[in-house]
Amino acid sequence: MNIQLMKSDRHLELDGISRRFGNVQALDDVSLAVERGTVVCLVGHSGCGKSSLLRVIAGIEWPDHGRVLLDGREVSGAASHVEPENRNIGFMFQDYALFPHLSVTDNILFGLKRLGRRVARERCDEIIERLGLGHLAKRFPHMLSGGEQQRVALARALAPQPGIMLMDEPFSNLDRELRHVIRSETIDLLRELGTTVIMVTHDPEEALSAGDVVVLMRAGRIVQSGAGAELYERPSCPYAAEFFCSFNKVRTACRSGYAETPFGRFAAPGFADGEQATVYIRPQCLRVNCEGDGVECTVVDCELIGEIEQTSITVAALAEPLRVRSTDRSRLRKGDTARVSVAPEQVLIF
Ligand SMILES: Nc1ncnc2c1ncn2[C@@H]1O[C@H](COP(=O)(O)OP(=O)(O)OP(=O)(O)O)[C@@H](O)[C@H]1O
Repeated sequence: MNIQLMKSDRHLELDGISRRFGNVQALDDVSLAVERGTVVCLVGHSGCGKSSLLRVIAGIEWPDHGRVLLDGREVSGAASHVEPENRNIGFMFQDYALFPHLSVTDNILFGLKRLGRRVARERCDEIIERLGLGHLAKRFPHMLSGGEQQRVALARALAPQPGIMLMDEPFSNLDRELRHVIRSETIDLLRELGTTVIMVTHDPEEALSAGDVVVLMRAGRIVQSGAGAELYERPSCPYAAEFFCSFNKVRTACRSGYAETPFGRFAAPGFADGEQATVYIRPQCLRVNCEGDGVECTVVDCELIGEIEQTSITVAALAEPLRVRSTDRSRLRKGDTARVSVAPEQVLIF
Protein backbone atom coordinates (compact mmCIF):
# COMPACT_ATOMS: atom_id res chain seq x y z
CA MET A 1 0.00 0.00 0.00
CA ASN A 2 1.26 3.50 -0.84
CA ILE A 3 0.66 6.63 1.12
CA GLN A 4 0.28 9.20 -1.64
CA LEU A 5 2.13 12.46 -1.02
CA MET A 6 3.35 15.45 -3.00
CA LYS A 7 6.66 14.46 -4.56
CA SER A 8 8.46 17.45 -3.06
CA ASP A 9 7.50 16.32 0.48
CA ARG A 10 8.85 12.82 0.04
CA HIS A 11 11.90 12.02 2.06
CA LEU A 12 11.98 8.27 1.67
CA GLU A 13 10.40 6.04 -0.92
CA LEU A 14 10.41 2.26 -0.99
CA ASP A 15 9.35 0.87 -4.32
CA GLY A 16 8.55 -2.86 -4.52
CA ILE A 17 11.29 -4.02 -2.12
CA SER A 18 11.80 -7.81 -1.95
CA ARG A 19 14.50 -9.77 -0.14
CA ARG A 20 14.85 -13.52 0.23
CA PHE A 21 17.11 -15.46 2.62
CA GLY A 22 17.20 -19.14 1.51
CA ASN A 23 13.60 -20.34 1.83
CA VAL A 24 12.43 -17.27 3.73
CA GLN A 25 10.86 -14.39 1.85
CA ALA A 26 11.82 -11.76 4.45
CA LEU A 27 10.45 -8.85 2.36
CA ASP A 28 7.85 -9.27 -0.32
CA ASP A 29 7.07 -6.31 -2.59
CA VAL A 30 7.07 -3.59 0.06
CA SER A 31 6.18 -0.09 -1.13
CA LEU A 32 5.91 2.94 1.11
CA ALA A 33 6.36 6.70 0.78
CA VAL A 34 7.37 8.73 3.82
CA GLU A 35 6.97 12.48 4.20
CA ARG A 36 9.81 14.51 5.70
CA GLY A 37 9.62 14.83 9.49
CA THR A 38 7.19 11.92 9.88
CA VAL A 39 7.56 9.36 12.66
CA VAL A 40 6.87 5.95 11.12
CA CYS A 41 6.51 2.87 13.31
CA LEU A 42 7.09 -0.52 11.67
CA VAL A 43 5.21 -3.01 13.79
CA GLY A 44 4.45 -6.72 13.60
CA HIS A 45 5.16 -10.06 15.19
CA SER A 46 8.66 -11.50 15.38
CA GLY A 47 10.08 -12.49 12.00
CA CYS A 48 7.68 -10.39 9.87
CA GLY A 49 10.58 -8.47 8.27
CA LYS A 50 10.74 -5.21 10.25
CA SER A 51 14.49 -5.27 10.89
CA SER A 52 15.23 -6.47 7.37
CA LEU A 53 13.36 -3.48 5.98
CA LEU A 54 15.25 -1.12 8.29
CA ARG A 55 18.54 -2.66 7.17
CA VAL A 56 17.61 -2.25 3.51
CA ILE A 57 16.81 1.45 4.14
CA ALA A 58 20.15 1.81 5.95
CA GLY A 59 21.99 0.16 3.08
CA ILE A 60 23.39 -2.62 5.31
CA GLU A 61 21.23 -5.08 3.36
CA TRP A 62 20.54 -5.23 -0.40
CA PRO A 63 17.08 -5.76 -1.91
CA ASP A 64 16.78 -8.54 -4.52
CA HIS A 65 14.18 -6.41 -6.28
CA GLY A 66 12.89 -2.89 -5.87
CA ARG A 67 14.37 0.51 -5.15
CA VAL A 68 15.06 2.76 -2.18
CA LEU A 69 14.98 6.50 -2.86
CA LEU A 70 16.13 9.22 -0.49
CA ASP A 71 15.08 12.75 -1.47
CA GLY A 72 14.13 11.36 -4.87
CA ARG A 73 17.61 9.89 -5.48
CA GLU A 74 17.98 6.14 -5.88
CA VAL A 75 20.30 4.78 -3.17
CA SER A 76 19.51 1.07 -3.65
CA GLY A 77 18.34 -0.52 -6.88
CA ALA A 78 19.29 -2.81 -9.72
CA ALA A 79 22.23 -0.63 -10.75
CA SER A 80 22.96 1.45 -7.66
CA HIS A 81 24.08 1.10 -4.09
CA VAL A 82 25.00 4.10 -1.97
CA GLU A 83 27.01 3.05 1.11
CA PRO A 84 25.31 3.50 4.52
CA GLU A 85 27.73 6.26 5.58
CA ASN A 86 26.73 8.31 2.52
CA ARG A 87 22.97 8.17 3.16
CA ASN A 88 22.76 10.82 5.90
CA ILE A 89 21.05 8.38 8.26
CA GLY A 90 21.42 7.72 11.97
CA PHE A 91 21.02 4.19 13.37
CA MET A 92 20.04 3.20 16.90
CA PHE A 93 20.03 -0.44 17.93
CA GLN A 94 18.15 -2.25 20.67
CA ASP A 95 21.36 -2.99 22.60
CA TYR A 96 22.68 0.57 21.96
CA ALA A 97 25.96 -0.89 20.61
CA LEU A 98 28.12 1.59 22.57
CA PHE A 99 31.87 0.97 22.46
CA PRO A 100 32.72 -0.33 25.94
CA HIS A 101 36.31 0.93 25.87
CA LEU A 102 35.34 4.50 24.94
CA SER A 103 33.99 7.24 27.22
CA VAL A 104 30.64 8.89 26.51
CA THR A 105 32.42 11.77 24.76
CA ASP A 106 34.55 9.43 22.66
CA ASN A 107 31.54 7.30 21.75
CA ILE A 108 29.85 10.44 20.40
CA LEU A 109 33.03 11.68 18.66
CA PHE A 110 33.39 8.32 16.93
CA GLY A 111 30.52 9.13 14.56
CA LEU A 112 32.00 12.55 13.77
CA LYS A 113 35.35 11.38 12.39
CA ARG A 114 34.62 12.81 8.96
CA LEU A 115 34.49 16.31 10.38
CA GLY A 116 37.51 18.36 11.39
CA ARG A 117 38.54 17.98 15.05
CA ARG A 118 37.29 21.40 16.10
CA VAL A 119 33.89 21.08 14.41
CA ALA A 120 33.50 17.52 15.74
CA ARG A 121 34.23 18.72 19.27
CA GLU A 122 31.70 21.56 18.94
CA ARG A 123 29.00 19.18 17.68
CA CYS A 124 29.79 16.73 20.45
CA ASP A 125 29.56 19.43 23.14
CA GLU A 126 26.33 20.71 21.64
CA ILE A 127 24.57 17.34 21.71
CA ILE A 128 25.92 16.56 25.21
CA GLU A 129 24.44 19.84 26.38
CA ARG A 130 21.15 19.30 24.57
CA LEU A 131 20.63 15.83 26.03
CA GLY A 132 21.83 16.83 29.52
CA LEU A 133 24.76 14.38 29.48
CA GLY A 134 27.43 16.77 30.79
CA HIS A 135 27.86 15.01 34.15
CA LEU A 136 28.32 11.66 32.38
CA ALA A 137 30.71 12.79 29.65
CA LYS A 138 33.81 11.10 31.08
CA ARG A 139 32.13 7.87 32.14
CA PHE A 140 32.36 4.54 30.31
CA PRO A 141 29.24 2.62 29.21
CA HIS A 142 29.42 0.09 32.11
CA MET A 143 29.13 3.04 34.53
CA LEU A 144 25.75 4.10 33.09
CA SER A 145 22.17 2.99 33.81
CA GLY A 146 20.06 1.58 30.97
CA GLY A 147 18.27 4.91 30.50
CA GLU A 148 21.60 6.79 30.42
CA GLN A 149 23.03 4.35 27.87
CA GLN A 150 19.96 4.87 25.70
CA ARG A 151 20.50 8.64 25.85
CA VAL A 152 24.18 8.30 24.90
CA ALA A 153 23.24 6.06 21.97
CA LEU A 154 20.73 8.71 20.88
CA ALA A 155 23.36 11.44 21.22
CA ARG A 156 25.85 9.43 19.17
CA ALA A 157 23.29 8.80 16.42
CA LEU A 158 22.11 12.45 16.39
CA ALA A 159 25.52 14.15 16.50
CA PRO A 160 26.15 13.86 12.72
CA GLN A 161 22.71 15.54 12.23
CA PRO A 162 21.11 12.77 10.17
CA GLY A 163 18.04 13.51 8.07
CA ILE A 164 16.56 10.11 8.90
CA MET A 165 16.86 8.24 12.17
CA LEU A 166 16.42 4.47 11.95
CA MET A 167 15.67 2.88 15.32
CA ASP A 168 15.40 -0.87 15.97
CA GLU A 169 13.44 -1.53 19.18
CA PRO A 170 15.24 1.41 20.83
CA PHE A 171 13.30 1.33 24.11
CA SER A 172 12.80 -2.38 24.67
CA ASN A 173 15.67 -2.72 27.18
CA LEU A 174 14.13 -0.16 29.52
CA ASP A 175 11.63 -0.97 32.26
CA ARG A 176 8.01 0.02 31.71
CA GLU A 177 7.95 3.35 33.55
CA LEU A 178 11.30 4.62 32.22
CA ARG A 179 10.46 3.40 28.76
CA HIS A 180 7.40 5.61 28.56
CA VAL A 181 9.28 8.74 29.73
CA ILE A 182 12.34 8.20 27.53
CA ARG A 183 10.24 7.32 24.52
CA SER A 184 8.25 10.55 24.64
CA GLU A 185 11.40 12.62 25.35
CA THR A 186 13.20 11.03 22.41
CA ILE A 187 10.30 11.37 19.98
CA ASP A 188 9.69 14.99 21.08
CA LEU A 189 13.35 15.83 20.44
CA LEU A 190 13.36 14.15 17.01
CA ARG A 191 10.17 16.03 16.09
CA GLU A 192 11.73 19.30 17.23
CA LEU A 193 14.74 18.63 15.01
CA GLY A 194 12.45 17.76 12.07
CA THR A 195 14.12 14.36 11.71
CA THR A 196 12.27 11.67 9.78
CA VAL A 197 12.05 8.60 12.00
CA ILE A 198 11.60 4.95 11.06
CA MET A 199 11.22 2.98 14.27
CA VAL A 200 10.81 -0.78 14.61
CA THR A 201 8.75 -2.11 17.48
CA HIS A 202 6.77 -5.26 18.20
CA ASP A 203 4.67 -3.42 20.80
CA PRO A 204 1.25 -2.31 19.43
CA GLU A 205 0.81 0.35 22.12
CA GLU A 206 4.23 1.84 21.42
CA ALA A 207 3.46 2.00 17.69
CA LEU A 208 0.08 3.64 18.25
CA SER A 209 1.42 6.19 20.70
CA ALA A 210 4.67 7.15 18.91
CA GLY A 211 3.86 6.86 15.20
CA ASP A 212 2.34 9.50 12.93
CA VAL A 213 2.16 6.59 10.52
CA VAL A 214 1.92 3.00 11.66
CA VAL A 215 2.94 0.26 9.23
CA LEU A 216 1.73 -3.20 10.19
CA MET A 217 3.74 -6.02 8.60
CA ARG A 218 3.18 -9.75 8.25
CA ALA A 219 5.34 -12.32 6.47
CA GLY A 220 7.37 -9.67 4.66
CA ARG A 221 4.37 -7.69 3.42
CA ILE A 222 2.58 -4.54 4.55
CA VAL A 223 -0.84 -5.52 5.86
CA GLN A 224 -2.07 -1.96 6.46
CA SER A 225 -0.52 1.46 6.95
CA GLY A 226 -1.91 4.79 8.07
CA ALA A 227 -2.54 6.86 11.17
CA GLY A 228 -2.62 4.78 14.36
CA ALA A 229 -6.25 5.67 15.09
CA GLU A 230 -7.24 4.46 11.62
CA LEU A 231 -5.55 1.08 12.08
CA TYR A 232 -7.06 0.69 15.53
CA GLU A 233 -10.60 1.79 14.65
CA ARG A 234 -10.84 0.58 11.06
CA PRO A 235 -8.56 -2.43 10.65
CA SER A 236 -8.62 -3.77 7.10
CA CYS A 237 -8.64 -7.46 8.07
CA PRO A 238 -8.94 -9.77 11.09
CA TYR A 239 -5.13 -9.90 11.46
CA ALA A 240 -4.88 -6.10 11.78
CA ALA A 241 -7.85 -6.03 14.17
CA GLU A 242 -6.37 -8.67 16.46
CA PHE A 243 -2.88 -7.20 16.41
CA PHE A 244 -4.08 -4.04 18.14
CA CYS A 245 -6.89 -5.38 20.34
CA SER A 246 -7.79 -8.66 22.00
CA PHE A 247 -11.37 -8.99 20.73
CA ASN A 248 -14.29 -11.18 21.77
CA LYS A 249 -15.35 -13.06 18.66
CA VAL A 250 -18.84 -14.36 17.93
CA ARG A 251 -19.37 -16.59 14.88
CA THR A 252 -22.81 -16.23 13.40
CA ALA A 253 -24.89 -16.43 10.22
CA CYS A 254 -26.04 -13.35 8.32
CA ARG A 255 -29.56 -12.62 7.23
CA SER A 256 -30.85 -9.73 5.08
CA GLY A 257 -27.51 -7.89 5.42
CA TYR A 258 -27.28 -8.28 9.20
CA ALA A 259 -25.18 -10.52 11.48
CA GLU A 260 -27.46 -12.00 14.14
CA THR A 261 -26.13 -12.28 17.71
CA PRO A 262 -27.66 -12.71 21.16
CA PHE A 263 -27.07 -8.93 21.63
CA GLY A 264 -29.07 -7.98 18.58
CA ARG A 265 -28.24 -7.64 14.88
CA PHE A 266 -25.37 -5.68 13.37
CA ALA A 267 -25.16 -4.35 9.81
CA ALA A 268 -23.04 -6.73 7.68
CA PRO A 269 -23.02 -5.19 4.19
CA GLY A 270 -21.77 -7.52 1.48
CA PHE A 271 -22.62 -10.75 3.31
CA ALA A 272 -25.10 -13.09 1.59
CA ASP A 273 -28.01 -14.76 3.38
CA GLY A 274 -26.75 -17.73 5.40
CA GLU A 275 -23.08 -16.67 5.02
CA GLN A 276 -20.96 -17.03 8.16
CA ALA A 277 -19.45 -13.88 9.66
CA THR A 278 -17.42 -13.18 12.77
CA VAL A 279 -18.55 -10.30 14.93
CA TYR A 280 -15.57 -8.64 16.69
CA ILE A 281 -16.46 -6.95 19.98
CA ARG A 282 -13.88 -5.01 22.01
CA PRO A 283 -13.87 -6.00 25.71
CA GLN A 284 -14.28 -2.32 26.66
CA CYS A 285 -17.41 -2.02 24.49
CA LEU A 286 -19.41 -4.52 26.51
CA ARG A 287 -21.37 -3.14 29.48
CA VAL A 288 -22.34 -5.37 32.38
CA ASN A 289 -24.85 -4.19 34.95
CA CYS A 290 -26.75 -5.82 37.76
CA GLU A 291 -30.03 -4.70 36.21
CA GLY A 292 -31.43 -2.77 33.25
CA ASP A 293 -31.28 -3.48 29.51
CA GLY A 294 -29.30 -6.22 27.92
CA VAL A 295 -29.03 -9.96 27.67
CA GLU A 296 -28.85 -12.14 30.77
CA CYS A 297 -25.35 -13.36 31.62
CA THR A 298 -23.52 -15.13 34.43
CA VAL A 299 -20.27 -13.85 35.91
CA VAL A 300 -17.61 -16.60 35.85
CA ASP A 301 -14.64 -14.50 36.93
CA CYS A 302 -13.85 -10.98 38.03
CA GLU A 303 -10.32 -9.63 38.52
CA LEU A 304 -8.70 -6.29 39.04
CA ILE A 305 -5.76 -5.53 36.70
CA GLY A 306 -4.47 -2.19 37.97
CA GLU A 307 -7.03 0.43 37.02
CA ILE A 308 -9.00 -2.02 34.87
CA GLU A 309 -11.64 -4.45 36.08
CA GLN A 310 -11.82 -7.53 33.84
CA THR A 311 -14.94 -9.65 34.08
CA SER A 312 -15.59 -12.94 32.28
CA ILE A 313 -19.20 -13.73 31.58
CA THR A 314 -21.18 -16.47 29.88
CA VAL A 315 -24.30 -15.92 27.80
CA ALA A 316 -26.65 -18.88 27.30
CA ALA A 317 -26.55 -18.83 23.47
CA LEU A 318 -22.74 -18.61 23.22
CA ALA A 319 -20.28 -21.47 23.71
CA GLU A 320 -17.30 -19.26 24.67
CA PRO A 321 -17.17 -16.82 27.61
CA LEU A 322 -16.82 -13.10 26.84
CA ARG A 323 -14.30 -10.70 28.37
CA VAL A 324 -15.49 -7.31 29.59
CA ARG A 325 -13.05 -4.54 30.56
CA SER A 326 -13.95 -1.37 32.37
CA THR A 327 -12.43 1.30 34.57
CA ASP A 328 -15.70 1.31 36.58
CA ARG A 329 -16.09 -0.98 39.57
CA SER A 330 -19.05 -3.27 38.91
CA ARG A 331 -19.13 -4.90 42.40
CA LEU A 332 -20.11 -8.14 40.64
CA ARG A 333 -18.88 -11.45 42.02
CA LYS A 334 -18.36 -14.90 40.53
CA GLY A 335 -21.76 -16.64 40.15
CA ASP A 336 -23.80 -13.41 39.98
CA THR A 337 -26.44 -13.00 37.30
CA ALA A 338 -26.25 -9.70 35.37
CA ARG A 339 -27.18 -8.01 32.09
CA VAL A 340 -24.78 -7.38 29.21
CA SER A 341 -25.14 -4.98 26.28
CA VAL A 342 -22.93 -3.82 23.40
CA ALA A 343 -22.19 -0.38 21.95
CA PRO A 344 -23.19 -1.26 18.32
CA GLU A 345 -21.10 1.44 16.61
CA GLN A 346 -17.91 -0.16 17.98
CA VAL A 347 -18.51 -3.61 16.51
CA LEU A 348 -16.49 -4.92 13.53
CA ILE A 349 -17.60 -7.67 11.20
CA PHE A 350 -15.35 -9.86 9.06
N1 LIG B 1 20.80 -12.59 7.30
C1 LIG B 1 19.78 -13.46 7.33
N2 LIG B 1 19.94 -14.72 6.95
C2 LIG B 1 18.91 -15.61 6.94
N3 LIG B 1 17.66 -15.30 7.33
C3 LIG B 1 17.43 -14.05 7.74
C4 LIG B 1 18.48 -13.05 7.78
N4 LIG B 1 17.94 -11.91 8.23
C5 LIG B 1 16.64 -12.15 8.48
N5 LIG B 1 16.33 -13.43 8.19
C6 LIG B 1 14.99 -14.07 8.29
O1 LIG B 1 14.07 -13.19 7.67
C7 LIG B 1 12.85 -13.12 8.42
C8 LIG B 1 12.60 -11.68 8.85
O2 LIG B 1 13.57 -11.32 9.82
P1 LIG B 1 13.59 -9.89 10.51
O3 LIG B 1 14.75 -9.86 11.45
O4 LIG B 1 13.52 -8.86 9.47
O5 LIG B 1 12.21 -9.92 11.31
P2 LIG B 1 11.69 -8.97 12.47
O6 LIG B 1 10.28 -8.66 12.16
O7 LIG B 1 12.61 -7.81 12.65
O8 LIG B 1 11.78 -9.94 13.73
P3 LIG B 1 12.10 -9.61 15.29
O9 LIG B 1 10.96 -8.77 15.79
O10 LIG B 1 12.14 -10.97 15.91
O11 LIG B 1 13.43 -8.91 15.31
C9 LIG B 1 13.02 -14.07 9.59
O12 LIG B 1 12.44 -15.30 9.24
C10 LIG B 1 14.53 -14.20 9.73
O13 LIG B 1 14.89 -15.45 10.28
